[in-house]
Amino acid sequence: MTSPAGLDARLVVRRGAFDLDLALTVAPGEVVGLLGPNGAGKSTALRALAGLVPMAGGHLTVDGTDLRPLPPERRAVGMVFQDYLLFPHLSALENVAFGPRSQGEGRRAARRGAAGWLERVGLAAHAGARPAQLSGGQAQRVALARALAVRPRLLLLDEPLAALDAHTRLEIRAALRRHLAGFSGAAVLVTHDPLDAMVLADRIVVLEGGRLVQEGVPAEVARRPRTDYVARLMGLNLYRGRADAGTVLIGDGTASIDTVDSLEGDVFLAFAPSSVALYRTRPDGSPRNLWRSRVAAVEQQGHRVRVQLSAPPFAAVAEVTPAAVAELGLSEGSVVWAAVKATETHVYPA
Ligand SMILES: Nc1ncnc2c1ncn2[C@@H]1O[C@H](COP(=O)(O)OP(=O)(O)OP(=O)(O)O)[C@@H](O)[C@H]1O
Repeated sequence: MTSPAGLDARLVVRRGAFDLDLALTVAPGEVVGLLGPNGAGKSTALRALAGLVPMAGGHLTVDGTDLRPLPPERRAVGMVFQDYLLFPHLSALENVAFGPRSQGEGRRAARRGAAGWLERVGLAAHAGARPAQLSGGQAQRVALARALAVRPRLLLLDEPLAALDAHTRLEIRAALRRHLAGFSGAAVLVTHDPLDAMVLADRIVVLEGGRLVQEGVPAEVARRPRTDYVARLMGLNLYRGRADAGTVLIGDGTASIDTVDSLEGDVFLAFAPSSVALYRTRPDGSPRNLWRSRVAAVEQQGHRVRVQLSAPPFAAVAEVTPAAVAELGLSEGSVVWAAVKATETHVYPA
């Protein structure tokens, strides 16, 4: 059987008590965003692809070449890793020329190529600078140029934007998007940030406890999360239940939520925190989904406030304005009425 173009892997890795078993294929030109909570095994997966941790089993080919027998430096893999950034004693140009040089390219050709890459990432003027003389965003762009300079068939990015401040992050995210669009190999991007994944990835793979729990195009994963982690990440309330004639029974079946959907059987039901309305007293002309709950926590997030509502009947998160929090006098322990319109719920098969 011939291996497909791009990355074709099943990564089986043991690290102490942790075990990773992840089947991962990435087509040429495709960017896969690898998401997951802390300790899910994202870095372990990237390190196995790079040859930095040994595989206990599985397979790993890129464009049909088996990478497993090759040491890291002989793999056609470009890496942008947080703990594997730039050589501090080399200039930006020398950093970028390093990979091609170690692949056997002549000194002059490697430097010429490196200058071209620095130009492409907008840093031609900083070719002679040492990493310590560069800003975080500039260093990140040099790291990207260095990774691309080896003309990799597989590009690995581990939280490439995490260390940057909000403004630089925006700028580098846009630059990274352009470079990824022009990259013809397979790319795997590890991130904690759903926005990075939405903007940069063609497909999202969610890892939890060393196993794939969900994959799909970003919009689909965001709209139809299948685990609590994904739902929280995407900022949605998520329940599993049984649908029957437009009503979904959730939890042990004592609570129910009305929907406008006609699915029957086991389903997921999701709604956005911003679609939960809160009232101090029972509202008149009540919408169909109305329940009495207690505030478990109130947390400010930017210009919005997330209000955690405790079970029973079910836990939920509402997102309201600071003005609404003041007006309703919300604090931990407050009793509130919460409402969600049936039309604001999304139901999909479990
Ligand atoms: N060198 C190591 N030796 C033994 N176990 C390790 C080692 N490095 C990581 N682990 C374990 O492997 C598991 C996965 O860690 P990994 O760093 O791959 O997760 P992650 O998804 O990248 O997490 P984070 O988002 O926190 O970086 C964790 O349980 C961790 O404790």
